[in-house]
Amino acid sequence: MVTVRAPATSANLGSGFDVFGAALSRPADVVTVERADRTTIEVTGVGAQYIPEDPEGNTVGAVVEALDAPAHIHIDKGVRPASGLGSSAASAAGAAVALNRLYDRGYSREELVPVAAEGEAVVSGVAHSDNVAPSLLGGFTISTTDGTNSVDARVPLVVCLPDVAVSTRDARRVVPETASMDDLVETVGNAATLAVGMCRSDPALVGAGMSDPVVTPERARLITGYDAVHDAALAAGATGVTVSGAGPAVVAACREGDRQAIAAAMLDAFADADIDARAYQTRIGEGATVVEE
Ligand SMILES: Nc1ncnc2c1ncn2[C@@H]1O[C@H](COP(=O)(O)OP(=O)(O)OP(=O)(O)O)[C@@H](O)[C@H]1O
Ligand SMILES: N[C@@H](CCO)C(=O)O
Repeated sequence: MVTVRAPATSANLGSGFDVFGAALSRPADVVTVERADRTTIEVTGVGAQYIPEDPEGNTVGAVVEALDAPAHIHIDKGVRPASGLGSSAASAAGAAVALNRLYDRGYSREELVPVAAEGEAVVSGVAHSDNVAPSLLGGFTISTTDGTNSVDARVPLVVCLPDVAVSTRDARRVVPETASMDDLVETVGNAATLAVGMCRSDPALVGAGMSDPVVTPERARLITGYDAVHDAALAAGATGVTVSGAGPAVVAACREGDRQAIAAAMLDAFADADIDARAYQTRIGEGATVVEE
């Protein structure tokens, strides 16, 4: 038996659509695997009732296939599905690490990125790696078709999750198919600023680089109260605010001592829009860890 804790993640970070990702120190899924002749999946925890236990519909089923590693799999969800916090990816990353260990397959964490990404194709139609990469490797990650680079960044974050669901599949439908040259130049500048900020663990640069004129404005429309939450977080000291992944979670970069005030301000702004929400005072953290074997 192997048990792995796999962290939630925040993809895109505004300017890095389908490329940037960050592992969050909390929340996390816990995945336990035991050898079996036939794969069975049991899901408990946050939002378990919305997650298929049929291997064909669960992200971990694709990982089992890719590693040829049948198992009894128990997923204890700490990351709510359809949250924008890489819920589907956390399970896939946890299963990839656990099954790789259980069957002694010998893959490196980098080699497990495309394996776990197969799970993302099951739920969103695209095998994007920007959630599975940070959940596997930890830190800040830059994923392209050539592979993933990671930086062990230390940046405090607040993530505010409203009590509504947005599926990645639906949120991908509103992504514009084209962008102007002005928007491209602005996005490249912001993405470069953010990447430098991560290398220096500098919350001011990370926040400044989160702005994105192309995808985020369209995604923000799907989140009731987004503009007020964004402005409230900045007023409370956030250095930058954007949609986390495909939403509806909203992520703010900040300095260590400002997290509590920012979390309270974001919750108040959602409450003013009649939306219940919960806030995580978190930080960029480590990747999936084996907790028992
Ligand atoms: N192990 C799993 N954990 C969570 N969701 C799963 C899992 N397997 C399948 N799903 C399905 O995936 C969908 C949630 O994934 P989706 O990509 O929409 O949200 P997310 O992972 O929270 O968001 P994001 O990728 O934007 O961070 C739900 O329909 C859920 O039923
Ligand atoms: N890059 C993906 C991440 C989904 O979490 C998207 O924004 O659609």
